[in-house]
Amino acid sequence: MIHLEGISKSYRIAKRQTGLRQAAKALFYRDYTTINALKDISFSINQGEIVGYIGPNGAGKSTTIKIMSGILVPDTGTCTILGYTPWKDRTEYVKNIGVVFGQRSQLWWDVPVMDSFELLKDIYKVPQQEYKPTIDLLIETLDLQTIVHSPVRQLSLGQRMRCEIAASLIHNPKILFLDEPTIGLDAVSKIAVRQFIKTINKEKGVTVILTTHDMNDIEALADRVILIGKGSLLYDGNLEELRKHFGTSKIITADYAKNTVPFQIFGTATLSWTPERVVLSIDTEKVKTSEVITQLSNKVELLDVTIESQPIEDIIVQLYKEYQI
Ligand SMILES: Nc1ncnc2c1ncn2[C@@H]1O[C@H](COP(=O)(O)OP(=O)(O)OP(=O)(O)O)[C@@H](O)[C@H]1O
Repeated sequence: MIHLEGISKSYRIAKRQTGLRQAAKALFYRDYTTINALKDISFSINQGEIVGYIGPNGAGKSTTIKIMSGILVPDTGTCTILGYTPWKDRTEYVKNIGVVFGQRSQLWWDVPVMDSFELLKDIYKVPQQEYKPTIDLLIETLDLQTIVHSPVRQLSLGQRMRCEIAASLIHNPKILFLDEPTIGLDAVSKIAVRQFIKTINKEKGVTVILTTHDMNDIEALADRVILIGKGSLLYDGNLEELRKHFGTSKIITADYAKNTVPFQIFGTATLSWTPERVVLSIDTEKVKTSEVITQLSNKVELLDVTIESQPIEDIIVQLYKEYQI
């Protein structure tokens, strides 16, 4: 459905020097630097997938989304989505995609949200009989009843984001590109947005490509992650594999009858300790979790034990360090 092969993109930007003399010089002579935002990126995405596209700031995520949505033209490489080349067949292609840039609005600032929806309906030439059930469903599931008659400028960020997502789906696209859809949202709105993305993926088969810095988004939504850093693709695979390969530690919390003597257990690092509770990080390459529990029970009278996998957030930070990005 989505196929990128050898995509590279660089930006040429004018160097700006400080000082009057340098500014005067710049009138006649400009010095440029090239930023290689994407280097030889290739991947394919099948229909119905939810893919988390992740990487640190400046990695090239937005640039990729812009190329895939036809806003930017790459320097080299091919990108075929639903049989289209996004930047060449833009008019026909955009009928099939929805795009949400968390930082930017596609809604008209001063008009009521509902009027923006109507305008988008006309732009995308959505027949009234198709528009009505779609918009009713979007208003209901995204809980927009009380806000669609307000202008966008009066909405909170969370309210606007829900409207943005609705706006991107008015024409029933097959693919949805979401660039930081939960940025700045409170916990309740984040969960609502995630739930909605899951629903449209399951019930309507919409393919979702999502960039985010929030690893909870990834855990809640994506089976597959594509990791990029400094413009290069570093990892493409399923979240469980990522955990298996890179997440070599587990977190164990043990409650025990009062014990005032701190203790050490081989292959673990103590994250916190009190006379009644210890939290250990276990290096599972050095010692088995069961072995740690046995050792614990030899040292203290155990009351309760919980074991958690290493948070995905930590694994990602570890990967960033490993790849030096
Ligand atoms: N219009 C532009 N002109 C010049 N350089 C740009 C432009 N857009 C992006 N860049 C540069 O290209 C690189 C990749 O930027 P991009 O916005 O794709 O990263 P990102 O992964 O989306 O980052 P973030 O997580 O911070 O949003 C960065 O070094 C950025 O400064």
